[in-house]
Amino acid sequence: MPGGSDRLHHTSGPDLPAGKPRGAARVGIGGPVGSGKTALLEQLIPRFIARGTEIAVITNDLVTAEDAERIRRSGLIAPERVLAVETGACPHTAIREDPTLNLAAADELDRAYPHLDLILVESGGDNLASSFSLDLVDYWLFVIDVAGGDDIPRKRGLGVLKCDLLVINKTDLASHVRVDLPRMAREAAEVRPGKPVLQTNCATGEGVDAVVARIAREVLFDR
Ligand SMILES: Nc1nc2c(ncn2[C@@H]2O[C@H](COP(=O)(O)OP(=O)(O)OP(=O)(O)O)[C@@H](O)[C@H]2O)c(=O)[nH]1
Repeated sequence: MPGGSDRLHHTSGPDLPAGKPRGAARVGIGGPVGSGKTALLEQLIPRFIARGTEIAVITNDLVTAEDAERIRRSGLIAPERVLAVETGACPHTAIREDPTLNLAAADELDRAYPHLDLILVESGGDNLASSFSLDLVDYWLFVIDVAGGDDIPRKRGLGVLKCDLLVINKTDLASHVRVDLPRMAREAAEVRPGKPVLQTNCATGEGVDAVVARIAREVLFDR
């Protein structure tokens, strides 16, 4: 699988149930500022809960817990299942070079919820070169949006090239910002041969079921 089942590692705390020694799968959601990472989370959470997936969330913000507070207030998930990591000036450091704080938060969730299936880790908004450490996540999504311009795939940022699943969000805005969406999707597929590209409108939830299906198949093995 693209994310690599060999990446499913994690803690083996004494309180984790038998048959599930390695804790929840960890999935990263990264992407540029404002591309819709939190909006995607808000669409993913109820879908995973509806399919019986035990989930928790970690958000990364610069100096506040704004995204965590937004998710907690949303009523979509029990607030205590949402942990915030404050990353300071460098959002990518906390998900790539030194993911210590995120690893500690994920381990804390694994210990608090021994039956957890999935931890979604939202990165702080960053640039096109941001990526996740595979010490932190098993699989990661990179969210770009049409309002950022249809040349984004052609810029070949590391996030676009290397992520397990590329999501092109805000498809509803394509005509408003004069973006040729089919061409953008085609160019995205060309720069990441063999790896998936999905389109979403996180304002309405259109396309999000396919993201859930992909994560369920590649990461949860449909559990
Ligand atoms: N029209 C439209 N608006 C969207 C869509 N997805 C998100 N938005 C809006 O885009 C803005 C940014 O969305 P967020 O979910 O906060 O983006 P983010 O990537 O989490 O932002 P940062 O955490 O600041 O990097 C918000 O005003 C959302 O309502 C979409 O698919 N269509």
